[in-house]
Amino acid sequence: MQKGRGRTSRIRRRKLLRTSASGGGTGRGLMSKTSLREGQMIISLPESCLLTTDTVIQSYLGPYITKWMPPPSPLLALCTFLVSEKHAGDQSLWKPYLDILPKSYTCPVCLEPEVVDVLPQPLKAKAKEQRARVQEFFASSRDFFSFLQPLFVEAIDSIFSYSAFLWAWCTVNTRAVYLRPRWRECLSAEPDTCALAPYLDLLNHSPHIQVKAAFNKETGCYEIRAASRCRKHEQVFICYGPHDNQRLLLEYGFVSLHNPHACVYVSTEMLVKYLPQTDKQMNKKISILKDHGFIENLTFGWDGPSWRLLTALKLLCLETEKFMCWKRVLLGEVISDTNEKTSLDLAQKICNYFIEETSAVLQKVSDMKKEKVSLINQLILVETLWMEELKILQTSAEILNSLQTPFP
Ligand SMILES: C[S@@+](CC[C@H](N)C(=O)[O-])C[C@H]1O[C@@H](n2cnc3c(N)ncnc32)[C@H](O)[C@@H]1O
Repeated sequence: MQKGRGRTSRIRRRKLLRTSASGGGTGRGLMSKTSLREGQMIISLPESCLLTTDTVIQSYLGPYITKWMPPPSPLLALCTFLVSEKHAGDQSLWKPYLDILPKSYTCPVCLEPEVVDVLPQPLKAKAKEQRARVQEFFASSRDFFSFLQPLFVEAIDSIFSYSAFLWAWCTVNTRAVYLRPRWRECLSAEPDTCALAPYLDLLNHSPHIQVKAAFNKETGCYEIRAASRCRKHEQVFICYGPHDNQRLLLEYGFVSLHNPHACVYVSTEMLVKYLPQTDKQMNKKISILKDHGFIENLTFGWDGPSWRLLTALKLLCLETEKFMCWKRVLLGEVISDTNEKTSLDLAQKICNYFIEETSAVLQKVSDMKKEKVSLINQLILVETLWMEELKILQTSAEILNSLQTPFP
């Protein structure tokens, strides 16, 4: 899709993509009307069609933003513009775009607290953090909203309500594309990297796809090129990043089935849950793990326990007389058959514990679905996440079984 070269090329371009409502649970997406070659342009959106902080500063909000001290953040400028334009309804130049934006979102900040409570632990903590951050962001922006009152006939609180603000925040968070950082004197120093890209933001995520997406300074367009072939009448996907499912749910409000990056996180408490309390070197072992960055991002994945998880377990299982070998453990060396066997046994125990815990939560979610029908969509989302985690754990348990075979 090169830039305009007459009517024929414009018609051809118009034919390339079509909005489609997908049955695959991805919401609306874009379908290719022709087959796409590797490297072919999928979308090229001129800068003038992007909604950036420049759009906001050049609008009726500009003088208010320039006068407000301390300067509003780029994110506040974008959210304010979205709320204000949505309120303008038919009067808004952005109405065609605003009309196709989702009416509600499923990021954890929008989930009911009882649904957040049944999220996996690491995600639950991040979801609560996200909610607190957005609430604080809203509370600290209210004086700025009041300052905008002269622009509106209605009371400012009725326009810039928490629900309107939350909608705008989720719109930016789930749909913005990345632009290289720009600096504006009238905005705070936080990185100004978000742009809303109408229609381009209808592209759904697939972890299996690679695309080239970036702003092209030479053409002045935000461009997306296919990195692999796409057949005619298939949905065109892009990849939002190599994110695991907890991150996809946190940032975008969905879970990807068969996601190769999906994993189950193992906390420090779980690491030590089955270890003998009598090990006098335990505290020392844990500080070694902390000092060498082996206490976080320990996971089970589709390939079984990660190398980092197994290494951490090997160090924790190190026999007293072999303690001085700890550096070799972190380098991946085999210290003894006993150490190999006890660490695999421990991994299996942790995995089995997770399988039981996951099955119990799935039962609880299934009961909640019957009792709280109004929360059904939120609960299905959480259930999908747990079901994917269960599949990963079951696969890991099988892999661990086969790894344990050489050690009877
Ligand atoms: C940039 S928008 C894509 C267009 C969106 N489907 C729509 O109807 O407007 C990103 C949102 O699409 C949805 N989405 C994207 N990829 C998905 C996928 N693989 N599975 C489920 N939902 C997906 C999520 O709600 C996400 O927050």
